[in-house]
Amino acid sequence: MTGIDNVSRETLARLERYAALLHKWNPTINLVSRTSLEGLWNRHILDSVQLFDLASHPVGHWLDIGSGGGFPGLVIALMRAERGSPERVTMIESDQRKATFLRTVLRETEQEGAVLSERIEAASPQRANVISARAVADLSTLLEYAERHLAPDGVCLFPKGVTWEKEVKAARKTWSFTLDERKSQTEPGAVILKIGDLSRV
Ligand SMILES: C[S@@+](CC[C@H](N)C(=O)[O-])C[C@H]1O[C@@H](n2cnc3c(N)ncnc32)[C@H](O)[C@@H]1O
Repeated sequence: MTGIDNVSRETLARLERYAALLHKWNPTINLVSRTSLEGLWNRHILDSVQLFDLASHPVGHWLDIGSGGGFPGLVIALMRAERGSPERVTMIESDQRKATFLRTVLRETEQEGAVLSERIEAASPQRANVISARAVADLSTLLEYAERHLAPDGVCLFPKGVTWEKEVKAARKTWSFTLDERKSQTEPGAVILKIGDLSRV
């Protein structure tokens, strides 16, 4: 049982292919921790699907920073064909081996997406309508990253754990933004921060 009931059979088949490749590659490049691999569908895949559902579709360009083994960027790219949105997905992942894994899954599932294997600080401006980043950095750092890559009306979707209020308070010292926090469906106490109208204080 995957616990995911709001996607088509085709999307589910792609996600299952992705899960199989993750199991195959994980012992070599450690894409996710061995313990969390046991809860792959709920802990990682469903967690990424809920981000997809929180965006206001149709989305033009979706940028995922620090995609690692593909959460949430690759899940977004695999859901794209079914929903017709986002128009395009870019994943930025500085680890070359992980970037190769992301490209391999896109190829094997015959899906489109760009994978940039460089640091976000070095990437050319992406003009993204949605920026996501999961388990990459604290909120203030993520906003620094986002500033250069967000389209004027763009929003950020950042999953955060129980310390999210502290991170928001710290970020408000430098940044002005609108905030809509949604309870995570997969982790008690965790939230997804939807951030818009980003500017410096
Ligand atoms: C803890 S992992 C999380 C991966 C994935 N987002 C997830 O939730 O499973 C953080 C990933 O971000 C990448 N990363 C960290 N800082 C980065 C940066 N400045 N630019 C690009 N990638 C970065 C790391 O290589 C690593 O794969």
